[in-house]
Amino acid sequence: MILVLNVGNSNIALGIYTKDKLTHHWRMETDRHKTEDEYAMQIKSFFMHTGITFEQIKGIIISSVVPPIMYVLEEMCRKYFHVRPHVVGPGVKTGLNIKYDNPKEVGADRIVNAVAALEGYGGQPLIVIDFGTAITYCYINEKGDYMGGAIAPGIAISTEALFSKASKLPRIEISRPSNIIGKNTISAMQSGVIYGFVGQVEGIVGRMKEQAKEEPLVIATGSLAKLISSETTIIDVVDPFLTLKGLYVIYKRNQ
Ligand SMILES: Nc1ncnc2c1ncn2[C@@H]1O[C@H](COP(=O)(O)OP(=O)(O)O)[C@@H](O)[C@H]1O
Ligand SMILES: CC(C)(COP(=O)(O)O)[C@@H](O)C(=O)NCCC(=O)O
Ligand SMILES: [K+]
Repeated sequence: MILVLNVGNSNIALGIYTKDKLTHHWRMETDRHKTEDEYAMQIKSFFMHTGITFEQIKGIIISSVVPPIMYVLEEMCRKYFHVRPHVVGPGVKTGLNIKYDNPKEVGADRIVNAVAALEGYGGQPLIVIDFGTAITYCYINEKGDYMGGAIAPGIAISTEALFSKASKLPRIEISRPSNIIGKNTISAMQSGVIYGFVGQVEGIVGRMKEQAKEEPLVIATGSLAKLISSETTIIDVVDPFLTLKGLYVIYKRNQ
């Protein structure tokens, strides 16, 4: 069994691959103050729930956009799994040709998503959208080059900013309102948030298509991908496990 972990700014997604199949997956909060022991016990409780033991894990791969917690996670791998993890970054083969001014600057999650998208949907231009703490858009051309993209504030942090900066606005559930023309504060905010981000996706993807003069396949991932894609036809595929899939592809390339 191979353990794959993607450390996002809000959550850590983890999964187990058994014989090339994602057999288990969980999410836990990214806590910059947790110790290696605390992370190990959290993972142990997920494992116990499904009857898996640490000894069954033969390899680990991690991608992270939160450098301060990497020491703790690597320490956890050594102490509890007796495994030296692969960490997506310099020295790890991804097979991706990155056309960024400084390739080292691209977030590891974006690289992993691009690898998974190429593996699953390659041979055509692709746009990958990840709805996480931030919303990332990545353009991959037909040859499989990573061309760059866009980074926007995420849905949850934007909504949180609205609530915290406007005295009369409440904290709301991020869900689709019954009407675009809201008749009360909550549905008006939901309308602004949901259709605002739907408009962003259509605007950014539309402009990328225009500039590239191509019709790429648009793949979305991240916790709020389904909600946004249900409101627009511009997203072709929702793949909730894109990042975990990409991690496993990279793990295999580094065997
Ligand atoms: N179903 C949901 N409804 C509302 N907010 C959500 C939902 N799922 C996740 N979030 C929030 O969306 C944000 C991004 O989460 P996540 O996709 O895990 O991002 P990251 O990969 O950056 O850690 C977080 O603030 C999280 O609390
Ligand atoms: C853009 C991000 C903050 C997204 O992170 P996430 O929403 O998954 O927590 C992350 O990919 C990152 O820190 N990237 C580095 C800058 C770049 O990709 O250009
Ligand atoms: K992410």
